[in-house]
Amino acid sequence: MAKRSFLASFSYAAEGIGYALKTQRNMRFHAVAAVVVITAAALLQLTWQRWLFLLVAITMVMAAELLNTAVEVVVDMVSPEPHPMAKAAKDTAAGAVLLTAIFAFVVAIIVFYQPVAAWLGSQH
Ligand SMILES: Nc1ncnc2c1ncn2[C@@H]1O[C@H](COP(=O)(O)OP(=O)(O)OP(=O)(O)O)[C@@H](O)[C@H]1O
Repeated sequence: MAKRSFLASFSYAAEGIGYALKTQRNMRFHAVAAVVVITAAALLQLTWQRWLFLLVAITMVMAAELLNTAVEVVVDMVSPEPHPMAKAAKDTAAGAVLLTAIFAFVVAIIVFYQPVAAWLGSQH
């Protein structure tokens, strides 16, 4: 019984991720960016410490994007008409995504700078 409910929760969570991917262009953009970054990290054979920073950054962006989607859905449900509080809720949630995206961008520069420079150096 407990096992089934755990599996049910897991499948609902997967449905939520699927919903965000289907309906949110930003979520799709971040997912594609994550695949590109992970592929580059694998090709450059990054150290586990660099992998760790990348995975933390990717997870933060995706989680923020999912929570932003949840806020948008709830706001649209309870306040389909324009309202200053609906605006504040959506803008704040979008701000969380923006912060994590900036963090991820900075992490990507720090993590990739030296390995990419070394790889470019080895090509000459
Ligand atoms: N009910 C509302 N009342 C007041 N302002 C709103 C309301 N709905 C949206 N807005 C404003 O419009 C902006 C864009 O809202 P929208 O729902 O289109 O979200 P979005 O960030 O464009 O997400 P997406 O296009 O991915 O669904 C919000 O950030 C907010 O400033």
